[in-house]
Amino acid sequence: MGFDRPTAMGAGWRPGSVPRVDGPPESLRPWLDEPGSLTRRLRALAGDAFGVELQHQHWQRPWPTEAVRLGASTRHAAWVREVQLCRGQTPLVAARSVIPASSLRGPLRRLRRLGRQPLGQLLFGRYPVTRGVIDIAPVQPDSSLARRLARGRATPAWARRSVFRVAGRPLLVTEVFLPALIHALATGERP
Ligand SMILES: C=C(O[C@@H]1C=C(C(=O)O)C=C[C@H]1O)C(=O)O
Repeated sequence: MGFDRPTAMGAGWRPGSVPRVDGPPESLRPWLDEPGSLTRRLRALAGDAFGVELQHQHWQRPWPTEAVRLGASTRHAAWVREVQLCRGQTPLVAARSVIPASSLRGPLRRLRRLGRQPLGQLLFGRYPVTRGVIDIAPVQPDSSLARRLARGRATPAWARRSVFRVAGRPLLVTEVFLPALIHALATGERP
């Protein structure tokens, strides 16, 4: 089963506190559980080689599980931003952020023009932001997430997602931790 089955939590999503029998690598766990900025962790690991590659940003209807998680409708398009967070030419994390049209106001009004600036700079900047439960799941090779973000690099990869609220306005951020990062951490690299 993939991420985008129309069920409340999707086949594989579980709150991060719920242990899985076939859980993620221990070295990845602190990254999956990171309550703060992932950009900051990646910058610490990659140094000056860190960069954001914008893959897509467009109006798109949310996937069913995204709409459920956001409390939004699949009938209304949301602003979708897909990026790769890289060390040099190597993608370490792929991210998909789904922002309902009604959230693109106030502090998030600049989000459509973010370009290669990391979203985290906006979310963990000067505005009050809250973050909901962080769901964690393995990336199923046949899922929309694997097709959109992991581009065949889905195995092995793990993902997390959570809803941020900036000035009360929600956006859903899903991050796929790609094999290059999993390998770097498994071989002892630390930020
Ligand atoms: C939410 C954050 O922003 C990161 C950067 C993103 C972007 O630039 O689109 C998306 C998800 C995150 O990996 C973060 O730094 O924690």
